[in-house]
Amino acid sequence: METGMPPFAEQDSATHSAAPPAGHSQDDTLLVLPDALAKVLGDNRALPSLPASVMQIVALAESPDANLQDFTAAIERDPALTLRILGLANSVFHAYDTPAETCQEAITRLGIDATLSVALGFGLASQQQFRARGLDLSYFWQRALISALTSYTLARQLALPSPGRAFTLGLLQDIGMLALDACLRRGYAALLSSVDDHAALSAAEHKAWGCDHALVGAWLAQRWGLPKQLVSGIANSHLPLDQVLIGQRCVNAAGPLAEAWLDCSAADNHAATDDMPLTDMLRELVPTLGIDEDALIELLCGLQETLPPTAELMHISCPPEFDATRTLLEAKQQLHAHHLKLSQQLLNQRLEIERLRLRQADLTQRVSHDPLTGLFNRAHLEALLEQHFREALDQGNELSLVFIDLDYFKQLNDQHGHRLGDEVLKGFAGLLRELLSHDILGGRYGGEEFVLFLPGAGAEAAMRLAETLQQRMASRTLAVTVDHNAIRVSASMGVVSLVDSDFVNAEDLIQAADQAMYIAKRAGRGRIARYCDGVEEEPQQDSV
Ligand SMILES: Nc1nc2c(ncn2[C@@H]2O[C@H](COP(=O)(O)OP(=O)(O)OP(=O)(O)O)[C@@H](O)[C@H]2O)c(=O)[nH]1
Repeated sequence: METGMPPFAEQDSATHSAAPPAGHSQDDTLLVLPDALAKVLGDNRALPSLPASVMQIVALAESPDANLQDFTAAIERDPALTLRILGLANSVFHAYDTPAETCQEAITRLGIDATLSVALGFGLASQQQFRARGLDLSYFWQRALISALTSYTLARQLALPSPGRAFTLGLLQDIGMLALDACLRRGYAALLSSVDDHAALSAAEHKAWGCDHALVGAWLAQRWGLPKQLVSGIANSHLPLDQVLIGQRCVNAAGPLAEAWLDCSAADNHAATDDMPLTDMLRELVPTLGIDEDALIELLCGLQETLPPTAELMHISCPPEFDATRTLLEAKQQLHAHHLKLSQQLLNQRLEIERLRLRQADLTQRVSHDPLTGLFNRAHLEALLEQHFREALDQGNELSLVFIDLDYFKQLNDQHGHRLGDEVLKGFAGLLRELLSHDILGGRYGGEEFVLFLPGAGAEAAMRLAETLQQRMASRTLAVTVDHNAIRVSASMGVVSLVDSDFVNAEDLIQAADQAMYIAKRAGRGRIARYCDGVEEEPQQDSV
């Protein structure tokens, strides 16, 4: 029966066979401590050690020649460990029909990797040899156990291949703290009392000795001869989640989760608090681990059941009970509230971006367009014309231009008012817009003056365009007076082509067209005149 709990239930023979051969040197991955620490830790006799029986099991786990009988013999030499292994194999986590009666049966059920986990955990946690200086050993092992269970459960949830190893790494990831505490004594005690949490501890260790307890733990694990995967797993156990692979991520997430769990337990038992350390952890883990919020909370709720029996098996005092289900539900509610806030912020940001986009579009429009008519303004027209002027010169293309000036506009304003004058300008702009295309560009030059230009086309095309415009003006009402009189206006136009003279720039071209336009004015208005080679042509007489 699957209980969801057992770090010891898998038959992870792959891990065993993948272990390096006995005596295999791990020199290629030899971990080196910073000088200051190496001097103090070196061969310090105070360093934590493993019981001989556990050392033998570790050695067997590293040996490709070891068989089940070898493991059984090694474990049976330690009656307390044998009892633990039998107890575990027959616990609620391994609901077989018949109980395991021999050590060999128990190991077969647990698997080698899980047996090693039990041996290491039991061997370390149950030892009384560690005389802590500044460490709260009870808290240390509680954290380690919760971390081991969480790491294991996460690995199971993600269907990773070695949840047993995740358990062992969760348990051993802070083993370096034991070494530092034993060897540095007061120095480490002072450092421990100066920090508030685990992350701050790692940072302080780095500052003081050039590395944190994760590296010290890995160094220690290497001295004990633990499998290479365990050594590197411990070394990497404090790296940020986004810097490690998913298997390691379960381990690295488990430590802070265990700390948050114990914080909640302490808060629940000592003082009411609104502080919810688990909420922050969940918020970080949900996207990083790829486990959805509900599954993660359910998984953590399961800890409530698995923690007490596992603590008993490992001889670790159980953390004070607290209403974890309620705490996790509150954390979930806080998380939802946080999501809502984030969604609102996101919405506000989108609205703000849209507002800025519209404002930007509006500013861009204002920079290049005339506000009354919506046509290109003078500055933009000049820039555009200059660009086409250069291109036409460079590529030997034609370019022609029509300068348009509405006739008697002052008179119109004086007679009907400035507002009607504006209406006429807008009406004329509408008429002009009908003529604009990819090949015909134009806009308002200023006041009652407008410009059209034709890239790639000569004076004949420009003349035809001016005539079309003139015809349409003759038949189009541009505005209506208050007493319903239709207003039509005429315009005087000057036409120029790039080939008409040696023009130096676009401004020259406009001036030439302007001059031609004045010829048309002087000839009686409502006419079109061409500028030709500096010689002003006689205006046509047939204009409207
Ligand atoms: N309503 C209105 N009038 C404008 C605007 N811009 C310029 N004007 C007027 O246009 C008139 C141009 O007058 P003039 O330069 O004397 O030219 P005109 O009266 O058209 O005479 P000719 O060009 O010689 O036919 C002025 O009275 C300006 O005030 C505008 O945006 N709206």
